[in-house]
Amino acid sequence: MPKLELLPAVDVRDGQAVRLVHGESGTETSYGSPLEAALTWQRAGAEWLHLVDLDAAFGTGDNRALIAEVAGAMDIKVELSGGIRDDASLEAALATGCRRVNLGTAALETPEWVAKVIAEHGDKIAVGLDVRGTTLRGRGWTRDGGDLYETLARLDSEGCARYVVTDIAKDGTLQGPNLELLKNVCAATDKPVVASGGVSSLDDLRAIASLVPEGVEGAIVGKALYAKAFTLEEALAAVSA
Ligand SMILES: O=C(O)c1ccccc1N[C@@H]1O[C@H](COP(=O)(O)O)[C@@H](O)[C@H]1O
Repeated sequence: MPKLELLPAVDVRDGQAVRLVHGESGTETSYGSPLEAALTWQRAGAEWLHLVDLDAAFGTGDNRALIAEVAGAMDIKVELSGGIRDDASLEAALATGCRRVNLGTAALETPEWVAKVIAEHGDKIAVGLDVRGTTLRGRGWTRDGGDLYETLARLDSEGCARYVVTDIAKDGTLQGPNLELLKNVCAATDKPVVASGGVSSLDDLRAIASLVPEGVEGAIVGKALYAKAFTLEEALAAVSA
């Protein structure tokens, strides 16, 4: 059975690595240099980095130069998110050398453009399905953007390669992942799913890993690593056992 991929997260706000609670602006805890954080995860054995420009996602500016510096310094694969909503931002994101990008708001607000870039870039494009209940949220998770399963069916029909599923109610809370949501999304699509939100323990990671046969490919880990609930080395060992 393939092992669960782990994607340690570096979310950047105002030049700092931060974690938010429920993705709400103003709840930031700062963890210093994004480059140092990313290098720490790389040294610990990560194969992927989940790198987010939160200012671009919230519409409060961007950290584009810093994000490019961090992505360029990585020897590992980078998944880049936040504010990728048009040709210029997509071009800038892909120019960092990242392995793939996540589109959030664009998938809700400019579906024709997203269908076009899926057709052009294939599995370099993933869609972030950020949900409260089964309602998608965009623009820094501040606006409703339609029904999860209707959007998923549309994106599947357009050939979207992969989904990053975040339960906003869990994100940054250390309350455990929403396994029901992950199972339901896996049942609704044949495409791989990356789980995001709520991981608090090695047991949570093992529970997500038990869903690999159903279609879960990876898990994003943020707060638990920064809060030192476990080390990345322990996490990688837990999901490869
Ligand atoms: O990761 C977060 O904590 C987060 C919080 C609030 C908004 C977005 C967040 N992250 C990721 O950003 C992209 C969405 O950006 P956009 O809508 O395409 O500009 C998505 O991957 C979110 O998971």
